[in-house]
Amino acid sequence: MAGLLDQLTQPQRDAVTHVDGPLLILAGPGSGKTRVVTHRIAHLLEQGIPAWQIAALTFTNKAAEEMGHRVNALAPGAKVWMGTFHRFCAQLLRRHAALVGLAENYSIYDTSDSKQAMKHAIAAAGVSLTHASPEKIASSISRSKNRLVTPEMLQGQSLGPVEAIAAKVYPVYQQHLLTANAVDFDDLLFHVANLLRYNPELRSDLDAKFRYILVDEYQDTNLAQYAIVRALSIDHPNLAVTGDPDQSIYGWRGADIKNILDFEKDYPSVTTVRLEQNYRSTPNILRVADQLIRHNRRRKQKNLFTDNPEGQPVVLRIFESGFDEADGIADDIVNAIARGDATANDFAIFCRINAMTRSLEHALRNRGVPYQIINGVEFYQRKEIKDLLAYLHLINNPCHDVALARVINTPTRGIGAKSIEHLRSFAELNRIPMLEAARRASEIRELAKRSATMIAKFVSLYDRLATKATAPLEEILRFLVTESGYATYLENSANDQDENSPLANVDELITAAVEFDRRHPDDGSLDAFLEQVALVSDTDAFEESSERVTMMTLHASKGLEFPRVFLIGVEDDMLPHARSKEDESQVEEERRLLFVGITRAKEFLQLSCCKRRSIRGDFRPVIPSPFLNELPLQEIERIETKVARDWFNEDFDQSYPDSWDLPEIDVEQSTAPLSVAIEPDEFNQDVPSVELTDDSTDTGGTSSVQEKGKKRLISALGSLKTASDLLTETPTPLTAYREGAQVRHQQYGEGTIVSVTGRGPKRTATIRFDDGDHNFRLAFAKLELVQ
Ligand SMILES: Nc1ncnc2c1ncn2[C@@H]1O[C@H](COP(=O)(O)OP(=O)(O)OP(=O)(O)O)[C@@H](O)[C@H]1O
Ligand SMILES: [Mg+2]
Repeated sequence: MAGLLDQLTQPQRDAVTHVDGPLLILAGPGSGKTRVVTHRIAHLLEQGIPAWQIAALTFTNKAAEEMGHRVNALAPGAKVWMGTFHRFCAQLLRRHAALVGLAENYSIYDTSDSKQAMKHAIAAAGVSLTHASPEKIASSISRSKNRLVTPEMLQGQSLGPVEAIAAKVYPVYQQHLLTANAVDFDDLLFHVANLLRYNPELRSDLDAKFRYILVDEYQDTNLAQYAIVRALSIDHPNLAVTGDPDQSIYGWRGADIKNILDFEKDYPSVTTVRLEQNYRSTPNILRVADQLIRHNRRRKQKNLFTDNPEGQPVVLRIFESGFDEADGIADDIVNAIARGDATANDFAIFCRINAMTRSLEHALRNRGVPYQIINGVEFYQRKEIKDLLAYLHLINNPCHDVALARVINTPTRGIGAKSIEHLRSFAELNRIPMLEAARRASEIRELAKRSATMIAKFVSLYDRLATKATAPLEEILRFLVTESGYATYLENSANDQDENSPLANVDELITAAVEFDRRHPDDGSLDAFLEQVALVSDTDAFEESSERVTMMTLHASKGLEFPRVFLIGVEDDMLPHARSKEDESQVEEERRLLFVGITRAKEFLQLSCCKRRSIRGDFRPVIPSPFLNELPLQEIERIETKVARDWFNEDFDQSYPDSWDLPEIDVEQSTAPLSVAIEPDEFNQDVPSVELTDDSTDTGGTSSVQEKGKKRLISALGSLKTASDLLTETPTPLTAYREGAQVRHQQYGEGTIVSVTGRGPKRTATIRFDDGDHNFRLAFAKLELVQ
């Protein structure tokens, strides 16, 4: 026992040795909250509490895994339940699916599956999209679920315009999910919270089973998560939560800091422990963090001290451009490694959005520095992987309509989009899954005979695949790849030596399957594999021991620590993000996000911003983040050229513009190739965004271009092309269309511009063709200049 408590301070020890009754550990970053959780688990085990009575809930798989290692080191072999909220709920729901109208083999829709389902639900509900985009409807429904609001509860309520539309779609969307025997991410929490709410016996059984519940990062719980842990801690209120309100960064996903602030009210008998000593960072780093967070009005001041040595000052580096920033950081890393001061895995680079890592990747690659980007979801978004997973989903759950629609004609089998729509209508009419409709294809009068035959062939392929449903995963996958004709498609790309080739990706998936079979020799099932894939999160691909520089978003960095941290792009509109600025509480959340980033650093921290940055292909001036002005600049070491210094000082004096829109691409002036950032920005789903879907390669994604920018971008390009075209295409600048210029139009043939008026998207040309004059908005017209 002594060993366990040896390396703890007195307050940490108090928290660790607290056994029964509610416990709240409220403390700042790096003060050992997570350490207390792991030691407390070990202590509970030492007290003779059976492992199966303990559940530890985290927000990322990475955190759970990390916790697993630490507990295993303290108490080898203990089978304590550790995992994310979503995984916890997925498993509970598996056992009690029938209570919410699902079957045990239900599927978890990923974000893109949910989007598809939402699209059909919106169409089926027949609502107008004039006042609400699909994204807005989806996030309104998501908010409802996170607040445990059912479709029925919305009936008869007075709602805002978007909410009123969402309220019509919500029941249709839920019905779709139910018919497909599927849930979306929000449903995992929503269904379990409701299960517990409406089934008192089950609730008390589970309360008794999970007698000791621990939640790390409690400040990020939303109402549904709160309701779940609350329901499991009524008869046995042995709930221990740790949190730091200053690190709450998931407000946009419905997290509510109130949950932590109200904990003492919910559990009046609570023991509250405050930890004030930071073990992670140098005093220099802590002072910068503290100064920044003091600017949030809605918070309680905490004191944090450290006995760590002073270390070197925090650096603020101002670069001329984003490319200089990438080169500068990569050089610093290379030099430090060459001097023997550090190894690659000491370094982390954080950014606000994923797209920002590109120039850094390039710079590191050029210098031969190994790196990893923490964005585990990406692999599973690749076309071939999504295709094969969709087959697996359908094998596991024949009601999975989104999967069926994806694979029925992949690879091509002569079943066109129209035929698929006929199947869908028939399925909707008869309230049956689409696969069932496919079995009855001969009854669908609208289907051409040939299509019906092709569909029947697909059904028999499906039945062959389904015979493998209980085989080891590797076997299912290999059988699937050959039987479905996918192998041929892959052979066509076999010459491709690229490590991202479809073939290499499929190999990687098979490797994952082999690994899964190996790890789950007894309980391995298709179900469990698909669940694991669906719940894969950002930080999963992270390997701590590897000798690599880590790049990740600020959100993904939560809970982690690194000796040396570079935080890039501390610029206005980026951090705080342009979309957060309308609302002071969102600006405070952005400030907390920066606070989280700063407090990951142990010894060295560099914040950087630059004068100009290439944003979506346009090289334009940017402004330093107003947050920089809130730091103790007098004790920060500034590294900058003179030009950069003048610019930096000047921009601080200048008042910020009224409109916080992202700077738009000036289509008229810009001669640079227009490009579109096509990474999904998974952190702000609420926001208008451009969606580019390239059907042939499925490299589509969602960019963070704002609505206005989007219109101009699209108009500049005339029409949406494939994503790869968009990345390379150089549109003719509108200014090239001058009076007297010869142009060609698809319909009217060749003509001459006789006059041009207006600016930007309104720029209009009158063109004289053989059959007379026609007016065109240049941005929209499909014109070509004739040289
Ligand atoms: N009493 C202690 N003695 C030595 N090291 C400690 C002690 N307490 C914590 N640490 C170390 O300090 C670092 C920060 O601890 P931990 O990650 O548990 O903090 P945290 O409060 O969870 O931080 P965050 O809020 O960022 O999640 C870890 O490396 C941990 O091992
Ligand atoms: Mg922690």
